[in-house]
This record gives sequence, structure tokens and C-alpha cells, in this order.
Amino acid sequence: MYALTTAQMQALERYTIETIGIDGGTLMEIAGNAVVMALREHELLTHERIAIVCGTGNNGGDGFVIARRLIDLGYDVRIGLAVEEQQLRGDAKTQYHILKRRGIPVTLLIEEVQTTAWLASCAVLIDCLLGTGASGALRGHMTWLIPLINALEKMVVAIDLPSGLHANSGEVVDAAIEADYTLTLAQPKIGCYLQQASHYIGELIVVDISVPETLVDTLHMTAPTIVTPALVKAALPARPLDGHKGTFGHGAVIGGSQHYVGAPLYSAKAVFHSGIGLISLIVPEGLMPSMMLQAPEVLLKSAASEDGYMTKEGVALHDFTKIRAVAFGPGLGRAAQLQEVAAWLLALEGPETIIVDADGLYMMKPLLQHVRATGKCVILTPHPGEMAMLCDTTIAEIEQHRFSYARDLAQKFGVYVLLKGHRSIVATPDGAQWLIPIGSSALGKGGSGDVLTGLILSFVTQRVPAEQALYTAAYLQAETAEKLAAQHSHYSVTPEMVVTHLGQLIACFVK
Ligand SMILES: NC(=O)C1=CN([C@@H]2O[C@H](COP(=O)(O)OP(=O)(O)OC[C@H]3O[C@@H](n4cnc5c(N)ncnc54)[C@H](OP(=O)(O)O)[C@@H]3O)[C@@H](O)[C@H]2O)[C@H](O)CC1
Ligand SMILES: [K+]
Repeated sequence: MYALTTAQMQALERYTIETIGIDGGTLMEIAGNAVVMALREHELLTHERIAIVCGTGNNGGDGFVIARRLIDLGYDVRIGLAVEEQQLRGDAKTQYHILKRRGIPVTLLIEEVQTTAWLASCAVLIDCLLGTGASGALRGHMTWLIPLINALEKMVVAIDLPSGLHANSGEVVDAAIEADYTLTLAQPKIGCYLQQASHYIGELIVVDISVPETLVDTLHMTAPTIVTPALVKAALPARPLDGHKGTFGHGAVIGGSQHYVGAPLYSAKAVFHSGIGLISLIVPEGLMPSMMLQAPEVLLKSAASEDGYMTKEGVALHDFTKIRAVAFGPGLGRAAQLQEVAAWLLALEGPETIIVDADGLYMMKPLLQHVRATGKCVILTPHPGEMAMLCDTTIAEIEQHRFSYARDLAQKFGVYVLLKGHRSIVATPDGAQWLIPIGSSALGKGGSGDVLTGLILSFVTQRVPAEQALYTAAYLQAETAEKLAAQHSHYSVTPEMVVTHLGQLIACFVK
């Protein structure tokens, strides 16, 4: 499954019509019928009255097909048109005339008081006002109709996209339908994962309309792959029955400073709950007493420090020859000597992979142009604020163009990037991207980033390829947090709870 732009979706549609030979009218008929099947399969219909509201374009045309088919199946359906009849064009106009010839009435929704009463008499509202063709601020009757639909607080199912949500950017100019469910056609649109889109989308269901996913390859498109449970299951490291500590590998966390004691501990604990063989935790010497008894499974190592921050000499005393991967940054702080640690780490023989998080990102930024020459696999895991620092721009700019900033950073320096957020993105040096379609507000707490870093470290140490380790870690953390939030609320789930409950989710995947 891919997240596509409007232009890409239109290219797939054009290919299906012009090259495969399924004409536009037939495609609309297939789409409408497929939506009806999905509505029934997901039990979104009621035997009370259903209203289908339609606009000028093909999204409205889909609505006419859906309405006709539901009527044929015995549902009590009302159809509303939010534009004048003469504004209809192409396949939508054809479908409108099919309704007319069938004697099915269509109500014009061009007057607010009557429309309110009309909508209020229905239990479910199906939104076919605008789809991928929407642009700019709302115009005409949509300006009052969309807020009115939201105010009625009925169950709303949006077809293809919630009307008013921009398919490419996730932007909402004035208002957009706040759907309970969005039945998107063929493939999800990229805007469903950007900005505030999740507020409008509700549950996203993808409907197959005979525009197959394989066309994305046929047409050589580059689009982010949406991470599914199947991809996560396939990426989990093998666990041979006779495996031992050496099989599952030795990783290290370098972090902690006088002000941040908990962060590296969270990373180290997450590592241990996800299959690694051995974990070393290297912290400034002053932190040793407070860490001693907190995680007995961790090999705790002290590094000489100055002003509460570790020194290169202090870290370099330790043996890294058997360590496969290092996470650099949790609780590290920022100090000039830490830049020396970063430079030493990049040049270090032994660890094949370096994961850079939190303040480590600030220390690594001036060195990024040297990454390619080292031949190491370097993974950056910024949140939007850290990404803005790395790209010398603002958070707002990053949030508006998440996919392009992640891809450009990865390609510029030959690094792997996990741009965190409500919908995290993975980008690789060769331009591939993955999108994690889930997230959790329960993770909006200090410590969550450290847990994620630990999970990534654990998976790469177990020799999971970097991009798979990134999307698997992010997916498992978000899903665990959501499952916990269902029991304990989004307010109360802590990073520690996520760590200790990860195993329940992993168990479901490896069954
Ligand atoms: N993906 C597929 O393979 C298929 C998709 N289908 C459906 O088609 C729509 C896309 O259809 P399209 O006609 O391109 O676009 P819309 O239905 O979104 O309508 C666009 C018209 O709406 C008006 N418009 C645009 N922006 C606004 C606005 N901000 N306010 C008010 N009105 C707006 C505009 O009309 P004008 O008369 O004002 O010019 C646009 O022309 C896709 O989403 C699917 O639902 C196919 O049915 C099956 C295959
Ligand atoms: K819609």
C-alpha cells in the first residue's frame, strides 16, 4: 500500500482508462459498487435513513452510484446535490441522468434551513462533496454545508477524502468534514497523513476499485510505502532456538549527563525487552551511583567527565570491537567535548551502525558531510524541532513538507532518517520512504524518544536492515501505546509501561 499524491492517483486512473481500457464511466460504476460492499462489510450502514450529499465532480458521481446501488439493496436513501444541476460534468453528469431516468429524486441543498431539516432526518451521512479535485478555500454552498454537517454530529462516512481536506498537503483552509470513517479509493492519499488530517479522517479504510497497486511499479512511481502489520511481522529478527547472547548481538548506548539520568536508562531497558543479547550503557562517571541498581541486566560502564558531560578519552577507554551498533545521544546534553565524542565515534572501527538521537543530533550535525566516506550506516531519529535544526529551517516548514525534507536529508548525507511525529516517516539514502500510519498521543511525553532509540538499537544489533528496524520500532511503540491507552487512557501511559508491555504485542506477531 502506498501514500499517493493527486497527480499520481490521476496517472493511475488515466492508465487504467486509456491503456488497460476500463472506461471512466465503468470505473465510476466499479468504485461505487466497491464502496457499497465495503460499507456493508464494515457494518457502517443502518436501516434508518441514509443521506448522500454530492458535489460537482467525480466524487459526487461516485455518490450517485452509491445511492442507486443502496436503493437497489433496499436501504432508505436520500440524495442531495450541493450545486446546480447544470454545473455537473462528465461521468458525474451521466450518473446523475441515470438516477433521473430511474425516477430517483435528488434534492438541491442550496438553502440552509431546509437543508438542516433534510439532514437532521437521516442517521448516517455519506460525504461525496469533494475528493481529490478540491482546491483552495471552500466555495459556494460548501461554505455553510460542511460546517452544518459537522455540527449535526451524525455518523459521517467520507468517500475518498473528507471534503475540504487537501489530498496532497492535508491542509484544511476553512473547514472540512469531520468523518468517523473515510473510505479511500484505490490507494490512500498522502494528505491523509499530514498536518491535522487525522482529526478529519476517522478510521481509514482502503477500497479496491480495480486500479491495482502494481501499477505504482508499472508506472515507475516513487511513493512512500505504508507500513502494515505484515511488513512488521516480516521484519522481526529471526530467533533461532539454539541462539545465545552472541547470536543476538551486543549493542551500546552512549548517553546521560548531569541533568539527564533517566534518558539512557529508558533506551537500555527498551533494548532488553526486544531481543538483544547484551547491552552496554556508557554514562559519565558521576551518574554511576544513581544508575547502579536500576537495571541489573545492563552492563554499566563509566566514562570520565568534565562539567558533568563525558569526554572522548573517557568513552574511548572502553572496548568497542565486539559491539555491532551504538546509540549516541539519549540524555547526552550539549558541550564542546561531546562533538569530539561524535567525531571519534564516526571513525571508530567495530560498530557497523550508529543511531543518533536527541542532543547527539546537535553534536553530529557539523560532521554529517563525512558520513558517506566512513561507510558506516548512520541513522538519525529527529523530532520536528531537531529536524528543523538539522535542515536550518523552521518547524512549520518541516511539518508542511515532511516527506521532502526527510528524503532530501537522507539523500544529501547518505544517512537513514526517522522523522518522528504523529505519523512518523522513514527515509533511506537511495530515496525510498515508509510511512507509519499509526501514532499515539500517549507517546507525547519525555522518555518516549529514548525508548524508540533503544528499540531501533536492539533491532539493528540483531541484524535487521536499518529501514526495517526503523519502521518496526516505530510501529511497535505506537501500537503498544495505543493498546495501553485503551485501558489506562492516553494521559496515563508512561514510557516505562510501553517498554514492559512491548512483549505482548511482539508475541502476537511471532505466534
Ligand atoms: N481514483 C480513481 O481512480 C477514481 C476516482 N474517482 C473519484 O473522482 C474523484 C476526483 O474527481 P474530480 O472530478 O477530479 O474532483 P472532485 O470530485 O473532488 O471535484 C472537483 C470539483 O469540485 C469543485 N471544487 C474544487 N475545489 C472546491 C472548493 N474548494 N470549494 C467548492 N468547490 C470546489 C470544482 O468544481 P468547479 O465547478 O467549482 O470548478 C472541481 O472541479 C476522486 O476523489 C474519486 O472520488 C472516480 O469516480 C473513480 C476512479
Ligand atoms: K468526499
